[in-house]
Amino acid sequence: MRLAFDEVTAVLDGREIVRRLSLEVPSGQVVGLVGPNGSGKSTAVRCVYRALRPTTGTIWLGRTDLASMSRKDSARSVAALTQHNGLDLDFTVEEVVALGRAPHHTGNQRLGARERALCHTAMERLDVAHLATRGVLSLSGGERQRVLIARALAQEPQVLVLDEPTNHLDIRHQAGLLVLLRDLGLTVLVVLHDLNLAAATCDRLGVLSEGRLVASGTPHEVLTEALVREVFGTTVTIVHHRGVPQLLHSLPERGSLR
Ligand SMILES: Nc1ncnc2c1ncn2[C@@H]1O[C@H](COP(=O)(O)OP(=O)(O)OP(=O)(O)O)[C@@H](O)[C@H]1O
Repeated sequence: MRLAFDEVTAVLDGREIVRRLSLEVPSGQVVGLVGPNGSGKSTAVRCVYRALRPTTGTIWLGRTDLASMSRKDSARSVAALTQHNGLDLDFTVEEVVALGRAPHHTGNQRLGARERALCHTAMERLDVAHLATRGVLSLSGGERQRVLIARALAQEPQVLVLDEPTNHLDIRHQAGLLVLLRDLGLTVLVVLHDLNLAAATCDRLGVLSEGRLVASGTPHEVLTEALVREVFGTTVTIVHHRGVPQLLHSLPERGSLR
C-alpha cells in the first residue's frame, strides 16, 4: 500500500514546522527521511500515525485520505515506532508484543493460536523471544526498542513508520533491523540520523531542511558532498562501497578550535 504526503503543512505554536511536503513511499519500498535536528522529520511522521493533524494538505494511504479513516481502520494499516514509546507500566515483553494485535480486536478478545504464533515470530525476528516473560521496565534501552518493533510487526501493518528505530541499538542489531525492514516487503517510512545506514538500506531518501523537502531520490542521487555541506553544514568525503554512497567525516585538524 502506497503512502504519500501531498502538500502537507504542519503548524505548531504559530510556526510552520513542515512546509508543503510532498513525498511518496511507493508500495513495498523503504524511504528514509533524513535531515538536521529540528528540521521537522518527527513532526512529519507524527502526521502519519495521527498524533498530529496536518494544518493543510493530505496524507494518502493507497487511494484513501488518512483523515477520512476511523482511527481503528488506520491503526490496522499503519504501525508506528515513535520516539515516545509510553512503556511506563511493567507489562511483560510478551504482553507488550500482544498489544500489537489490539487494532484487530473488539473488546477484551483473547489471542487465537495464529496470533500467538505471529507474536512469537515477531519476537524471534527482533531477537527478544528469550525475554518473553521479563518485565519491560527491567530491559536495557536496546532491548526495549526491539520489543517495540516486535509489537509493531505483530500488528501486521501494511505501512510501517519508524522514528529513529536504531536509537539504543548496537551495530549488530542496527544492521539486523535495517536488513529486516528491507526484506519485510512492507511500505516503510523511516527517520534515520545515520546517513550511511540510510544509504545502505533505503530505496529512496527524502531530505528535510527547515521543514522543506530539499532533495529526494535514490541514495546515489541525493547524497552528495555538496548536499551534506549545504544541509548539514559539515564536510564529508563520499566513497562508494558495493555501489552505495558512504560518508567519511573530514574533521578539522586537532587543535583547530584553540
Ligand atoms: N509541540 C510543539 N510546539 C512547538 N514547536 C514544536 C513542537 N514540536 C516540535 N516543535 C519544534 O519543531 C521543530 C521540528 O521538530 P521535530 O521534532 O519535528 O524535528 P526533527 O527533525 O525530528 O528533529 P531531531 O532530529 O532533533 O529529532 C523543532 O524546532 C521543534 O522545537
